[in-house]
Amino acid sequence: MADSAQAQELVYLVTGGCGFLGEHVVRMLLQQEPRLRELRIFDLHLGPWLEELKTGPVQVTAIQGDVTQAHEVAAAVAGAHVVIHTAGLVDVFGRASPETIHAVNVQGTKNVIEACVQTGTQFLVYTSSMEVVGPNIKGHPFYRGNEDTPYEAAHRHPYPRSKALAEQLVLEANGRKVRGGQPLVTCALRPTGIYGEGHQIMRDLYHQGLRLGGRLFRAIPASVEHGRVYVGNVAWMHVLVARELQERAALMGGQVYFCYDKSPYKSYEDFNMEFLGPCGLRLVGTRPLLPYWLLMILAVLNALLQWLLRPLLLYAPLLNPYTLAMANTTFTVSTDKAQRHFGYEPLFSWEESRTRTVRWMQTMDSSAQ
Ligand SMILES: NC(=O)C1=CN([C@@H]2O[C@H](COP(=O)(O)OP(=O)(O)OC[C@H]3O[C@@H](n4cnc5c(N)ncnc54)[C@H](O)[C@@H]3O)[C@@H](O)[C@H]2O)C=CC1
Ligand SMILES: CC(C)[C@@H](O)CC[C@@H](C)[C@H]1CC[C@H]2[C@@H]3[C@H](O)CC4=CC(=O)CC[C@]4(C)[C@H]3CC[C@]12C
Repeated sequence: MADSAQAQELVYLVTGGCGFLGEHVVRMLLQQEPRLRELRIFDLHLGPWLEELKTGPVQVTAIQGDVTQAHEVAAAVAGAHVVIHTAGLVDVFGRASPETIHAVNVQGTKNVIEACVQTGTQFLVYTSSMEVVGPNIKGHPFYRGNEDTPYEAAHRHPYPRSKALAEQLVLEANGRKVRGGQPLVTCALRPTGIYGEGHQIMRDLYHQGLRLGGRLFRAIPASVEHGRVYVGNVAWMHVLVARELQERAALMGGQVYFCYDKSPYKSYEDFNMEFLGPCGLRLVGTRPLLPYWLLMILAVLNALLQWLLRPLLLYAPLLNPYTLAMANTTFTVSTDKAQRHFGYEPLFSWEESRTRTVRWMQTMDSSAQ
């Protein structure tokens, strides 16, 4: 817990606070924000771990609610100084309908913005995504790009479309007068692929490897680089932005910031092996074992099977046309905008990020035995 002579007078709200990123943001706030008086955690699904947080000096208020319900959002936001909006449907596997993704990610964000305006909350940090930019439907690479790099952000998939619409709403809301007459100050963070303790895809890949006798089979060329960022550093950037937004509104209001760290640029599969390897898995093949066109046929068959089986069960494998195209397109960022605007430096080095993630994987490994 943070300990400081600073007065504890601020109320923060974290939407999606029980998610993979949200939990890390909640814990980071309790460790790094000394001015916290109350921390509200708003989520559709509250985690049992929240109970352990209620013994500290900060009042932790768990609120079970749905961002698509405006009245529930307004009740949670009322009285908060800062809202960190991470809640969202992160679905590129066809689990939810496009309508549901839009309702949660776009309408939910609208509800958060309107709640800030109606109740007088002045500061809103939105968890956007690299996907707002790309990779685009044409598979154009984005190599060491920054927030100003020209790129044709063209999306068909419901998830990136919803993130792009929501981010636009947040940025456009910057400067709106909130109740009491003060201006709303907003900004959006665009993390690249987040990894770390609690990453569900890493869990799925680990269990898939166990089922295949400790092997995973390369599907993506090692030359394709995908930006990845440690969840602890994403959480840290959220805490820092929320603090500095209050001091540097003129500079930071209405801005977007890529969120990344010193994690190495590698293919999605090679990067995952940094954590799966120490857990006994190995990646078979120095190059894809199947040609791209055959992988795409398999991906389309997966999508067809998902559609056929939907009335009976949810079939949502990692391989589908969208994920294959994503994984096959280089997307890496390199920027100092966050450092220049609010002094962001990763809190965790690559070595620490790797060690913490491996340690988590190995605890999962022991429980899987
Ligand atoms: N996982 C990643 O690699 C990246 C994620 N992001 C963004 O970060 C945010 C968090 O993502 P993750 O932690 O990975 O996802 P997650 O699925 O682990 O967490 C999302 C949280 O939002 C909650 N939620 C979903 N629908 C809700 C609703 N209608 N009302 C209230 N709460 C609701 C869920 O219960 C969950 O706790 C999302 O906005 C996502 O778009 C951005 C870049 C990369
Ligand atoms: C089956 C193989 C082709 C395998 O390599 C597929 C990997 C695939 C599941 C991932 C490749 C790229 C990932 C996405 C990327 O990290 C950007 C993201 C940003 C977000 O906001 C949410 C998650 C994701 C879409 C992420 C999802 C998993 C991948 C598509």
